[in-house]
Amino acid sequence: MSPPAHVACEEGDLHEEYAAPSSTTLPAADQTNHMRSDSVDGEGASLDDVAPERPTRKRERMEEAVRTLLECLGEDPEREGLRDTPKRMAKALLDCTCGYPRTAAEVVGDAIFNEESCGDIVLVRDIPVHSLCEHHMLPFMGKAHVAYIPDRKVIGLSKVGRIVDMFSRRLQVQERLTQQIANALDEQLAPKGVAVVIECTHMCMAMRGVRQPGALTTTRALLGELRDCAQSRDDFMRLLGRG
Ligand SMILES: Nc1nc2c(ncn2[C@@H]2O[C@H](COP(=O)(O)OP(=O)(O)OP(=O)(O)O)[C@@H](O)[C@H]2O)c(=O)[nH]1
Repeated sequence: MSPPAHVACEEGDLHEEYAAPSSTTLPAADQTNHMRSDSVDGEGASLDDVAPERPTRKRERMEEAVRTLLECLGEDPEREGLRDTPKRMAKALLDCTCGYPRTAAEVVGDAIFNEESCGDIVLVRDIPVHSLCEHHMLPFMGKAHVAYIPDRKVIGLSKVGRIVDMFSRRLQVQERLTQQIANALDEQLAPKGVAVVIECTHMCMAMRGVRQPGALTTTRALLGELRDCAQSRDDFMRLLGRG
C-alpha cells in the first residue's frame, strides 16, 4: 500500500494522522483547521488503510494524555491489556471527530439533480447518529429524520446520511447538530423547506451524573415552508408518525 498523501496543515492539526488518500488539496479555510479523513467517505477504506505508520508529535501527545488518565485512575498503563490503549484511544477519538475537515459541499459533490416532478415532502428517516457531547466527550446516539420540500431539485439520498454523519463526527450538542444539518441542506439544495428531527440518548445522562438511562432527547430544526406553514409542518409530523 502506498503511503497516503499529506496535505499542508498547521502544526496544531488534531487530525494530521489521517491525511487524504489522494493529493487533493483542501480549500484554504480547511487547510488551516483539520486534515481530511478518508474514514467518513464510506468507500470501504478503514483508518488502518490510511493511518501512516510514523507517529506524529500530536499523536504522541494524545497517547501521553491517555497514559496520564490511566495512571490517575490507578491503573498501570504498562500492563499487557492496557499497553496499546493510548494508541487505540487516540485513534478512536480521531475517528469519532473526523467530521471536522469536511464541508457539506464536498460531501454532496455533484449529487443534486434537476427534477420537475418531485412531489411535496422527501423524508429520509432513521438515519443512525453517533456523536460525542462536547461537555463530557461521552457518546450520544440515536436517529435523525431529515425532510425537505424540493424546489425542482433533489439531492442524492445517501448524501443526506453523509451530511448527518459529517456533523455528528465532531464534538457536539444535539441542538447545534440538528440546526447544522438543516442549514447545510438548505444551503446545498435551496429547497422550499427543511425539517430535521433528532432523537438521542446521552451517555453522560445514562452512565454518570443524573444516571437516567431511558431518557430520550428530541430536537427539531425547521426552515422555510416547513417552519412557516402549519399545514406543511403537520404533513411532515404525520409522515414521521408523530401527527
Ligand atoms: N443542551 C444540551 N446539553 C447537553 C448535551 N449533552 C450534554 N449536555 C448537558 O451538559 C450539561 C453540563 O452541565 P454541567 O453542570 O456543566 O456538568 P456536570 O456537572 O457534568 O452536569 P451533570 O451531567 O448534571 O452531572 C449537563 O446538563 C449535560 O446533560 C446536549 O447535546 N445538549
